[in-house]
Amino acid sequence: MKKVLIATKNEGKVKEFTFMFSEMGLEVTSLLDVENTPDVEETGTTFAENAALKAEEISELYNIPVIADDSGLVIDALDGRPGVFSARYAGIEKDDNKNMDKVLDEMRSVPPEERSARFVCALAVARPGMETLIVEGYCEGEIGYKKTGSNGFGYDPIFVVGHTSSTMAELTKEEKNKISHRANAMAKLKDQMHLLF
Ligand SMILES: O=c1nc[nH]c2c1ncn2[C@H]1C[C@H](O)[C@@H](COP(=O)(O)OP(=O)(O)OP(=O)(O)O)O1
Ligand SMILES: [Mg+2]
Repeated sequence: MKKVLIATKNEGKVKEFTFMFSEMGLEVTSLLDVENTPDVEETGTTFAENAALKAEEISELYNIPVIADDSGLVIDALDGRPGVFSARYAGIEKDDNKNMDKVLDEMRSVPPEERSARFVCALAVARPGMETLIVEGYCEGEIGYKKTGSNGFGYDPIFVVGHTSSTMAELTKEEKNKISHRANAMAKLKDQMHLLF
């Protein structure tokens, strides 16, 4: 089976990519399978910039085509925070529970009609000596008042999916991978997979 390297150390992302790529007959490997890979510094101010940084640095290091994912939660009432700081919102230890508690705390007095938010996913395809391709996908919703559900990862338990009363963490992986920001970004890459081989 053909293999795709995803330049991520996030287990939740790896599970979702493994599921989505398997439907295309492709196998996924990630930086979790490779020892001693450096942590790429996410110094960009946009998801697209950070995705490109991660993809290009790892593609140059191994001299092969690579996909990277930079994603996060954008909350209107918080002027777009946590945004590109989603992973490290409550500290460098990247603790999902602490990150969610911080958001819930900041959103405590925000009324229901002002709790709109979206997940954003930028995917970058970097190839040695070639220009990087970047696509973006979105998923609209609202911030809940407590953590509900145990599927998925990251901020899923506090993200109520648009036009439903379920959090992302209450969806099955099949359901999430139909509507998520990551699935929407992947759909835009679907006709470009040949670039990886
Ligand atoms: O589907 C999702 N459901 C819930 N939360 C999500 C999702 N997708 C991203 N997120 C959150 C997790 C993390 O707080 C941040 C990603 O940060 P981001 O830097 O892209 O990933 P990361 O540091 O965990 O791994 P890596 O950079 O190695 O890919 O957004
Ligand atoms: Mg990261």
